[in-house]
Amino acid sequence: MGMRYKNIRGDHFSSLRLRDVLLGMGILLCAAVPVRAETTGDAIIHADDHPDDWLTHGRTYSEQRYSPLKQINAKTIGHLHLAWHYDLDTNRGQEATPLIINGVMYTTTAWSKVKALDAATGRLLWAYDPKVDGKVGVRGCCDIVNRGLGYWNGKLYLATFDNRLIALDSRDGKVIWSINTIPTDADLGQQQAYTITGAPRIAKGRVLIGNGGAEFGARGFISAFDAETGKLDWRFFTVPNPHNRPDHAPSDTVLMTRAYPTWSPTGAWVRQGGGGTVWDSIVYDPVTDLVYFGAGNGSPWSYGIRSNGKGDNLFLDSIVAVKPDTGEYVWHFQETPEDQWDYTSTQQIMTLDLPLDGQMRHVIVHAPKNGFFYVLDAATGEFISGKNFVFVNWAKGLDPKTGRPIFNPDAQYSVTGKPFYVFPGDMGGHGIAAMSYSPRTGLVYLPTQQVPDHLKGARKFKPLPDGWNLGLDIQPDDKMPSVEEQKAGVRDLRGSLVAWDPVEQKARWEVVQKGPANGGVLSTAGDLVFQGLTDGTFHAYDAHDGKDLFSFDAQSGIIASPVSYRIGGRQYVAIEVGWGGSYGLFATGLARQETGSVNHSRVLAFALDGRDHLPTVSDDPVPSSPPPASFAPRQALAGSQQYLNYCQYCHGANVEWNGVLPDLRKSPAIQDKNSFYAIVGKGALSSFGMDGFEKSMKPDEIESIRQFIIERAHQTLSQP
Ligand SMILES: O=C(O)c1cc(C(=O)O)c2c(n1)C(=O)C(=O)c1cc(C(=O)O)[nH]c1-2
Ligand SMILES: [Ca+2]
Repeated sequence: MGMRYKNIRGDHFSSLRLRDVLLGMGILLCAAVPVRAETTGDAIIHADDHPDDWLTHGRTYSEQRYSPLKQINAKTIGHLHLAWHYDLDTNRGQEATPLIINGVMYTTTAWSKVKALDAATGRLLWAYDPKVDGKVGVRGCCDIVNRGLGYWNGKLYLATFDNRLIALDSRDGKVIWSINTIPTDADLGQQQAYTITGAPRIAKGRVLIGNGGAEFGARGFISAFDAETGKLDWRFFTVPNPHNRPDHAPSDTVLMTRAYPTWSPTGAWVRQGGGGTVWDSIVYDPVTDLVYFGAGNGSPWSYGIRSNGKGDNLFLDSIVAVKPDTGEYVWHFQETPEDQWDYTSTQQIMTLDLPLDGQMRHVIVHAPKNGFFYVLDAATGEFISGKNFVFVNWAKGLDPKTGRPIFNPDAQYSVTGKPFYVFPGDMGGHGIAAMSYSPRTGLVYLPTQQVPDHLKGARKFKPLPDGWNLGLDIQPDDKMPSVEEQKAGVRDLRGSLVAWDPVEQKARWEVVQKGPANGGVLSTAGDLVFQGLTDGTFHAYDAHDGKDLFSFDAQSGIIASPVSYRIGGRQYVAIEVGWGGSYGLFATGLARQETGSVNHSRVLAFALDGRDHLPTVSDDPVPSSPPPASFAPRQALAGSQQYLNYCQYCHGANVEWNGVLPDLRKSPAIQDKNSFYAIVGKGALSSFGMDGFEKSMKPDEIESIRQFIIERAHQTLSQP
């Protein structure tokens, strides 16, 4: 009949496939019945009609990360092998969830680069590099990662580390439009604080994206742009305007009437943005026609400094629901009032239909950093239940009616003035690793971790222009922790995969893993749960009991989340490999002595009877050049303070190698004062992500860092 329809790629194709589908359903009674062209939105809503694809970040709008494919299952798993691998050209943390559309894998890498691969073979079809200026590398809290793309009617949407939102033609990667997502004329705290690591989500023709920066001095917001033109549709700020004046945004009324009174008008937030960055989870729910997003921690962290220890500080650490068309506020639920622990609520938001008290309810399930698993009514935000899924000591529990935490007063270190060893720490009981829900088992597969934090509030707060601004007392120890102390710290580190029953609010089983910061989870109709780990292995667990059915040596820590898809009747499971992210960069020795992770970045795809092998890699490519024999101990102590202020979050605590960035102790640059200054002061390596700190530190302060590194080289490289 010559009619053409739009498929989910947005290009036209013959009516053949639709006819088959409709015939199969007994619908095509008369060939002349006009059929509505299928849009990406419809396809995502009916994602189970497209089991071969992975159309949006969490596969469906519910972000359950469950694949209905089952060729790979407990019976066939013995035949699962590597089908192909693709080496990435950035050796930094890889966190993206690939999209799979009509046999093509679209994924992103560190430095916000895009790769389009033949998803059956791993062959590169096209690549796009937004050429993010390396200088901005030092502005990110947690590595220069990117979590993936959005897709809508033939276009891909990339959010870059330097805050651009770019629409690409999915056929060839050509730029269609590109815009800056940070308004230069808004009240934002510190404009230079912003970066983007998250994946855009697209609903009803609008691209939704937030940003990070609350460790530096940002005011959080989420924006919605027209998918066709890139024009701003609306922007919702998550914390009040510092002057309590309108931003001319849909957030104005609720911020001015309800949120502003929960902040002290004279706290440091007025200059430091307040935080609440929307750096990861954004979900559109077609059932309620609402957009939910998670807001992050306070800026600065110290509640005593940020808000004079007063008020709940809305909407920090909250889930907020708004209307997709206008950004109009609908409801919010604050998980962590009075935040001083970096307890972001940005972790993955998932919607489910759960049998609760004899009726099906459409709910949100959420496992934020604060360690509690929440079940909320998706339409109203009403608190249904909450239970801690890891050990917590900042709260004694949740109020059973309201869900508000019952605080442990000792945990309020920024108010008491006394240090506190808090569980969970700032990594959270659950971090960036995706969780997954299998409707077949009714369980949420949740990657949990324990990395406690020793927090001490600062007495005075003086923000550093290029450093982290937390309001914490981070003083150098005049002695490094003893081996015993280090061991005790390591004993408190934990990571596990928990199968959580969201109805009963309890763990059904748990697989204890070697350490924290493991990758995200995929569950499948083959009753398997796939997960990559910090120790560089990739696993398939039995969805019923956690039995480890498959293990593969991926040669580098995995922090990303797997996907599954099908091409020509063959099911694949794919994962990005590449050690890094916040824990990878910072934890160094602690993380690595258990795992030995070094960054080798790749995409891996597995299938039954796969025939690929990884090449052998060497794990210490940096030649060891002996550091100079002398250093100035007093200067070295001063240097350790500068190192804590400016260097540790990327180069690692205690200057031990993190397996990602160059090992400073072995760097030729520490041999010579001038070479070191050229890099650390003037930014000779800025194109690699290492900007110069000349504006933040005086030459002798920079030299003191060099002395400190030399001291650490002597102390640690000589150890066996
Ligand atoms: O407050 C923020 O703005 C912000 C941003 C980001 C980010 O954009 O990656 C992270 C965090 N916070 C954070 O607290 C955190 O633990 C974290 C881990 C990671 C990561 O990618 O491994 N990013 C971030
Ligand atoms: Ca944060």
